[in-house]
Amino acid sequence: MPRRVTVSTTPLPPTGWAHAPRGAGERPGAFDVYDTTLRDGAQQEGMNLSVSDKLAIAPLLDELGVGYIEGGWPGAIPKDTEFFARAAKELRLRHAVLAAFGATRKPGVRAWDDPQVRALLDSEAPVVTLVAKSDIRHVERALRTDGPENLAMIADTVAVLRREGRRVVVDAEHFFDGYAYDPQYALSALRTAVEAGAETVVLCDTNGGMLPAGVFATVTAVREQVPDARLGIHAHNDSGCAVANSIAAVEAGAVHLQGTVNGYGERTGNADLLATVANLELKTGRHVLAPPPDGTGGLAELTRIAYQISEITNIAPFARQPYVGASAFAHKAGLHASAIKVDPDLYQHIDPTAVGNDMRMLVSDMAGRASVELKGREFGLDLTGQHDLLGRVTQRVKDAEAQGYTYDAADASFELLLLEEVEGGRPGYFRVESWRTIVERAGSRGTPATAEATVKLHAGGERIVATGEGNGPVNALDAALRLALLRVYPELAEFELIDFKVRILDTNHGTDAITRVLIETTDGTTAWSTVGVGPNLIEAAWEALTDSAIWGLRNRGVDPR
Ligand SMILES: CC(=O)SCCNC(=O)CCNC(=O)[C@H](O)C(C)(C)COP(=O)(O)OP(=O)(O)OC[C@H]1O[C@@H](n2cnc3c(N)ncnc32)[C@H](O)[C@@H]1OP(=O)(O)O
Ligand SMILES: CC(=O)C(=O)O
Repeated sequence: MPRRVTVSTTPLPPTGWAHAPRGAGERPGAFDVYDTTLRDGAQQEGMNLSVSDKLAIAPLLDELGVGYIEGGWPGAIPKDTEFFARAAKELRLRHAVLAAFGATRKPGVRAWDDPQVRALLDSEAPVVTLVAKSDIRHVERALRTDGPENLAMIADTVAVLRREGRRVVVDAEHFFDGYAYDPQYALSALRTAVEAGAETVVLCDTNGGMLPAGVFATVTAVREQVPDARLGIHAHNDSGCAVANSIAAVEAGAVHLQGTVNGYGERTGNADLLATVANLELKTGRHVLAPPPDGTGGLAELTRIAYQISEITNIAPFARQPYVGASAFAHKAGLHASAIKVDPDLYQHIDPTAVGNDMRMLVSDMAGRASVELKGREFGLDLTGQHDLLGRVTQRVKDAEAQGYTYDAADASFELLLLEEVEGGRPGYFRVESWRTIVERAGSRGTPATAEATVKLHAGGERIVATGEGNGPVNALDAALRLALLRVYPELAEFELIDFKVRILDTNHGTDAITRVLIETTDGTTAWSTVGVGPNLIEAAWEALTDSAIWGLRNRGVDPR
C-alpha cells in the first residue's frame, strides 16, 4: 500500500501574467525528444556557453527535430535569464518549444513568493521543468526538511505554474536510487506531481550508476503503480550506460527522452541524444524526431549538426563517438576491407549516409589489397583487377609503416605513394638539388635563437635558390621552400600549415631516435595531411613539407611547369 501523505498547498494570489507564452497551450506529442544541452550539457567541466552561443545552438537543435530545448535556469544564472529574454525576440523555431529549468519552491515559503519560481514565469518559456526531490534521504539531508513538506513544495510549485498557463515537466531527481531505498516515497513524489498538473514526470538517474536491466525493471514497476503518469527518462553516464539505460526506459514505456548533444554534461556526461535518437529511429523503428518539413534537417544531418555544435562549444569532437564520429565508419583492417568491397553492410551496422556520415578506408600496415583498392576509389582511381600493383602498394605501405610512417593519419602522402606506382612517379612539380638549415643565437643567454634555411631546386625550367628565415629550422625551411616555388607556382600563396606534430618513435635511442613528423595544410577549402620519417627531425619535416606542396598543387589541378 502506498504510504499516505498529506500535501498542504498554499492559496494562490491573483494571476500577474496577462497571457501564456506561445507553445503553452500545446500538448506533449506521442513521444518527446527533450534536449538539455544548454542546461545540463553546460554543466560539463570546461564548458562555458555565452548567450550568443546558446542562441546559435538552439536553431541547430530545432533543425535536428527535437521537440524541446531546455535553455537554462533563469533566475539562478544571469546568462540564462538573458537567454530567455533574447530567445523570445530572436529565435524562430520550427518545431521545438523552449523549456526553462528550475527547482521547486524552498521549504517553508509560498511558491508565489519564491523569487526563483517567479523568475521561471518571467522567462516566458511555455514549458517549465522543475527538479524535485524523490529520494527521501535527499529530502532530509540535502533539503533539510521532511517528506510531507517536500511533497507540498512539488504540489505548490506545479500548481502555480499551471495556474499561470505553463506546461510543467517534473524531473524526479535521484529517482532510481530513491525508489530502491524507499519506493513508496519515490512514488508519492511522482503522484503528487501528476495530481498537481505535471504533464510528464521524468525518472532521473542523477548519479548515473544504473544498468539497463535495473532501469527497465524500475520503469515497468512505476508504470504499473502510477498508471496515469506519462514517464520520461534522464540518464547520466557514470556507469557508461546512459544511452543503453535511456533505450531500456523507452522499451519499458517511457515516452519522453532527455539527453544532450555529444553526451555533454556534468562529470561523465548525459545520455548522448544523438546516439540515443539514432538507435531509436534506426534500430527500433520509432519516429521520434520531427519530420523535416522541407526535406532539410533530421537524422540525415546528425553528423553536420554534431560538428557545428562542437565548433560552438569549442570542445573537440570525439572521433570514436557512435554514429557521428570521424572514425565511426572508418575501416582499417584488411579483412574488413575485403568484405566491404563485396558489400559495405558486412562490416557496418548502418548505412553511414543515414546519419550524414561517410565510410572511409584507412591504409596502414593492417591493410590488404582490398583496402588499397577501396582507398584508390576515394581518390578517383579504379584499380579493379590490378592484383600486382595492389600487392606492391600494400607491401610498400607495410615496409614504410615498419620504419615509422603512418598513412592512416596522412592520406595525402599515401595518395602520392599510390600515384608513384600507378603513374610511374610523383607529379614533377620540382626537383630538389639540396637544402640546409642553420640555427643561430647571436647574443647572450635569453636572446631567442633564429633559424635560416636555403633551398636549391629546379622548377619552371630554372634553377632557383631561395633563403628563408624563421623562429625554428622547420619554419625557416617552410619559408624557403615557399619562396623558391612561389615564382613558378603562385597558387602556393594560399597554402597554410595549420598543424605540426612530432613524435619520437624509438625512445631507447635518445637523441638518435627515429622521428615522425605529421603536418596538416589547408588552402582554405581543403585540408590535407602528410608524413615524413627520418633519423633527423628536420629531414622528416622536409619530407612532409614537400609532400604537402606536391599534393596541394595536384589537388588544385595545377600542371607541372
Ligand atoms: C541534478 C541537477 O543537475 S539539478 C541542476 C543543478 N544546477 C545548478 O545547480 C546550477 C545553478 N545553480 C545555482 O546557480 C545555485 O546553486 C542556486 C542559485 C540554484 C542556489 O544557490 P544558493 O542559494 O547559493 O544555494 P546553494 O547552491 O548553496 O544550495 C542549493 C539550495 O537549493 C536547495 N535545493 C536543492 N534541491 C532543491 C529542490 N529540488 N527544490 C528546492 N530546493 C532545492 C538546497 O537545499 C539548498 O538550499 P539552502 O540554500 O537553503 O541550503
Ligand atoms: C535533473 C537532473 O539534471 C538530474 O537529476 O540529473
